[in-house]
Amino acid sequence: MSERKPLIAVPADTRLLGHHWFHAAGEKYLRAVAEAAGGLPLVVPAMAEAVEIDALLERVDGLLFPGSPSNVEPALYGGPPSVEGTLHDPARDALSLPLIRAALDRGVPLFAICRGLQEVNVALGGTLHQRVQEIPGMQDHRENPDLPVEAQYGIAHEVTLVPDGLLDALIGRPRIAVNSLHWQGVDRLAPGLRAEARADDGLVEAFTLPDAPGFNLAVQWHPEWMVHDNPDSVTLFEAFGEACRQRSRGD
Ligand SMILES: N[C@@H](CCC(=O)NCCCC(=O)O)C(=O)O
Repeated sequence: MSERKPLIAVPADTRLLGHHWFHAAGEKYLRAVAEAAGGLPLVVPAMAEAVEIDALLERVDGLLFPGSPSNVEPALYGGPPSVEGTLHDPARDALSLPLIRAALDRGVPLFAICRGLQEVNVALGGTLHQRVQEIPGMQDHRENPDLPVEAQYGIAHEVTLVPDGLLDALIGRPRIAVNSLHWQGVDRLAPGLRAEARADDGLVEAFTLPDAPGFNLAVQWHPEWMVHDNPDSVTLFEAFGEACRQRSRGD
């Protein structure tokens, strides 16, 4: 009998379409979960009042926190209010932050990407820069919205992996090239998190919570984009998928 695919939850963004709210997750994340991690993706609505976290974590084998154009609400990390016009998603914040804390506590495998990384840092007590590109000495980590989408998600800069960390063990090279599509970034890293990669301007580009009982990794770049074309991205999704399979088997 073939092995059951691990069930991997992907928390949704909320979007107002016409008069109604929709709960949606980007297809590139769901495809990477299905095709590179080997999981069965399950989009979870951003309805904190309806999603019972304990019941969800009993049923799923892993969680992928995806990127999003929206920003984490700064009040959640004691930051100044966002500039007018900033896109927020309070419903996603309300589900994701407690879900991240519970998943890490229980050892449910977790992979977080871009906004997902920012959520993990905030969920554990860290803070964010709201506009990295305006900080003297920092690079511009944003995409150019005037370029075709393939160029926006193309390689933008390199990051240096922290020796002897999880990423270093998975990738086995000191530097890798990544894409970059974000305004925000880690300011103060939350207690317990260990930086796993940094950009040349010092920005934390990946981290893990080493004392958590299960696989967990957060990256600021987008390994889900054309995942099969980048061996490093495949490596990350396969490692996450294997951790989810082990949980599904009860190893
Ligand atoms: N809004 C935050 C997070 C950036 C992010 O997650 N971008 C993803 C864009 C859409 C996608 O590819 O899913 C920031 O600007 O830092």
